[in-house]
Amino acid sequence: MAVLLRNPKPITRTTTCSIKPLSSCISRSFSSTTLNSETDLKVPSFFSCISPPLRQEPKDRNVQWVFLGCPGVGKGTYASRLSNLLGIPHIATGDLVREELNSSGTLSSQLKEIVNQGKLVSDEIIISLLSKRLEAGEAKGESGFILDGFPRTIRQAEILEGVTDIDLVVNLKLREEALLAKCLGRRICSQCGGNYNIASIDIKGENGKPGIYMAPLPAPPQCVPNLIQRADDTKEVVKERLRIYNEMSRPVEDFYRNRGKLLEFDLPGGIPESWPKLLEALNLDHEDKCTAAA
Ligand SMILES: Nc1ncnc2c1ncn2[C@@H]1O[C@H](COP(=O)(O)OP(=O)(O)O)[C@@H](O)[C@H]1O
Repeated sequence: MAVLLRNPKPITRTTTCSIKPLSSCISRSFSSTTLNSETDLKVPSFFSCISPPLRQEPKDRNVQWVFLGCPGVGKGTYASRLSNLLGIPHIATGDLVREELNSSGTLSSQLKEIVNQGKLVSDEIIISLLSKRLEAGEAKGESGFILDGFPRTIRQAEILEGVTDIDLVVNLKLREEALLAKCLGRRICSQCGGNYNIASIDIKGENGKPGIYMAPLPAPPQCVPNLIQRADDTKEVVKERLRIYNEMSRPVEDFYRNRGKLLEFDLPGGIPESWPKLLEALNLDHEDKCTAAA
């Protein structure tokens, strides 16, 4: 499987280069005076200014991309496909939150309550979880990432912008009617973590808007007995997550639009139609473009 990056700017790197201690940069940029006393989290207090050498030049590191989009739009699906294609980690803050929530850590019950109400976890907690993940990646030699679900507030975006020069922000878009159905149809294999969807979406075009068809994404037979639904994928909670996205995360789109980093991508349908078009929009040439979409 070969991937060719055609566009020299902003998508230029495929090789792993030297390590940038981004995790510590993020923690450093986080003033201890902002700590939420309700949490028992200790965000590192070494928040001196980020020293310029830590801002590695894009040419010396792997790509650093962000995926934005409403719940259910498919950020995880496409970010994870690109991560496999480009050989860079896909870091989903939702996954980090769920890992913590399922652990026996002190934050677990607090996180469960917040997530199951469809609310956002505090910036402090998210930054701390993300910093830990980046730190672990740096120790393994990672220098790039595709972030999914972060940043979700202007403050998170400012912190990230303060410590690294994000190359590209992909804003995935899908008609609102499809989002709820996609969340409600989502199924996860509790054994392998695979994501599937039982929803069959067929929305007719109207008022100049094109129709959209998205076939179900069935689980393979070995996963069927292990399929589970996320506790926050209920109708009520998804509606709240969509409301919060519009209130808190929509402004993040403008934040990146104003900086010329936003690539808007309207999903034309399911994975078979969308994946090759996304690769095209990203100026990525992939010889298995068609088969990869299956
Ligand atoms: N960057 C973030 N800031 C605050 N909370 C977050 C963030 N990322 C994830 N979460 C929490 O984890 C939950 C699940 O996130 P995610 O899997 O990305 O869901 P979604 O399908 O809504 O995009 C969110 O509803 C929120 O409670």
